[in-house]
Amino acid sequence: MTVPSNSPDQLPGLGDLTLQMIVCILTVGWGTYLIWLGVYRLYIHPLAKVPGPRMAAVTRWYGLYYDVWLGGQYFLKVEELHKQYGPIVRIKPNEVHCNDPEFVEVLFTGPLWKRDKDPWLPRAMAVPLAAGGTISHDLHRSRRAPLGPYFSKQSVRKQEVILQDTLEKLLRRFEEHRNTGTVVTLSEAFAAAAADIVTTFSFGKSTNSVEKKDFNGPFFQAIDASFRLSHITANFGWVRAFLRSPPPQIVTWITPALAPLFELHQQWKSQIRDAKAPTEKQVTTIFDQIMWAKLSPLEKRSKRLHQEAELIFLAGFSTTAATSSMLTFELLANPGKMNKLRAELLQALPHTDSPLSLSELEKLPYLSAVIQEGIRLHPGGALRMQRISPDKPLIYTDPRTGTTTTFPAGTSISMDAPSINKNPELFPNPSEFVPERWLQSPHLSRYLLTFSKGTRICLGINLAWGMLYYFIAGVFRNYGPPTGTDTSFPTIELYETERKKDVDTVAEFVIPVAEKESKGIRVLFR
Ligand code: HEM
Repeated sequence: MTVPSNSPDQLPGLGDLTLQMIVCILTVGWGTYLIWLGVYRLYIHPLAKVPGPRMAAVTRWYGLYYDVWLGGQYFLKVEELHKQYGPIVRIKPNEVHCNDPEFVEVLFTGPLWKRDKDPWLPRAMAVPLAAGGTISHDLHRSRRAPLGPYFSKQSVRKQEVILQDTLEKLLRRFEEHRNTGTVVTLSEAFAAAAADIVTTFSFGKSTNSVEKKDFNGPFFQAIDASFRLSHITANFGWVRAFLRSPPPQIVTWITPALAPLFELHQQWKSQIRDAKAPTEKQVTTIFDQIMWAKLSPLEKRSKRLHQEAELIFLAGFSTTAATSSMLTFELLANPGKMNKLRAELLQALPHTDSPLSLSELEKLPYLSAVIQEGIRLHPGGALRMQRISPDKPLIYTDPRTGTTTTFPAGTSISMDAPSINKNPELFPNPSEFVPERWLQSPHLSRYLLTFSKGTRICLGINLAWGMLYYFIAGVFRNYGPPTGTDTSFPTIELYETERKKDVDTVAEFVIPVAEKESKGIRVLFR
């Protein structure tokens, strides 16, 4: 019996398909999926009605173009988009950016409301096991709990001698430069001092960067350069895996400046081993703190403790150095304000060689206002901070139109310090350095996003404030503006440093970055 030509038995099997046919079927299938995804994101997605460019709603490649291809430029584009679309803009298929300060307390809340983190930052910094890289609200709470008391205000006060010793060394180095007439790159000097303080405070051992000939400058430059990879590593996991794969010996052979980082890793390795052995200790570290906590053995594994240390180290010095050096620039660029600060410092603390104390410094109103204005104008972290309410929708009401938008649970909503801190309604002439605004309106600090807010507020905020008090008071108690004829006190002045080239942020790579040609904020002591 013959089989009819259209019988199912004669239909071609998969094995009969040619390569061209397979490629064609896959292309059509993939194309159809992409078209469906685009249509879904534009018209059906819960954020479909949130204003913003259609390309940003359809694909994350829109933002990627600005951040990866153009290099840390999406923050400028987002600023422009707000001018066009208003206080909320859909900047990625599942991310809405908000620049309304009244929303700060809704998004960055206390422990009563859950806030997950978007995977963006953990991927960018490659530390998903550290508290600061933890996505889930509950897991973050348990990881952060043992570290909170270690970084409390009382704990910083108890270890204030670390600040005193480091400042003394830093001022000694400034004197050496004064005697030789050599230029100091302030961002590197402050990075060295902050790194020494953070490592002594957290791991009981200093990197001794302040005492190194060049303030360990090449190391800090190499770390800053690694921040420039943050958008790439956040978006392409394989790059991160690739960069992490070579052994430290090969990495230091390619980039010798990174050697101190691997020395720190070795130190952490043995300290973690020590922390796991219950012996008498002279110095406690963050590792002991974690080992003593009621956490599961999985939470105490070495790899996690390593990442915790790495994040604390990386988060602690670039940020503090950026704010301290830019704040010093503002004072040097505004001699009237510098003199006012010096007058307050010299009246309260006339003996320039006596050690400083936080309890005294915090009582000085103008110094406190200067620092507050410094962290407003120059937040050391320029990143977009995403928060996700995993279980409840969040409601936003536009104050200008009264329009209400409901963001469903799971929406990633971001805000950032540079845009909130420069809100012109809260801070008139927002780009100007006006410490006096804090004397008149101290309550405005509730809007400042420099250290983030709520459950995920910067862990090192008390130490950061301590360092800023010490660095600024230490420098300006000892050095005044050049006066020409009066040689009764040593002076500090800017050296080939311009606001546009060396201070203004032109790119965001988690930290704020100045023009490529910049050699940093440089000063001469005389
Ligand atoms: C001026 C200096 C500093 C600034 C502007 C700053 C800023 C910030 C910001 C904005 C965040 C939140 C990031 C996010 O939400 O994704 C953060 C988190 C964090 N910071 Fe800082 N920081 C500074 C100094 C420090 C210091 C000195 C340390 C440690 C010694 C530190 C350790 C951390 C850690 C561990 C986190 C993660 C906290 C968590 O998620 O629970 N920071 N910081």
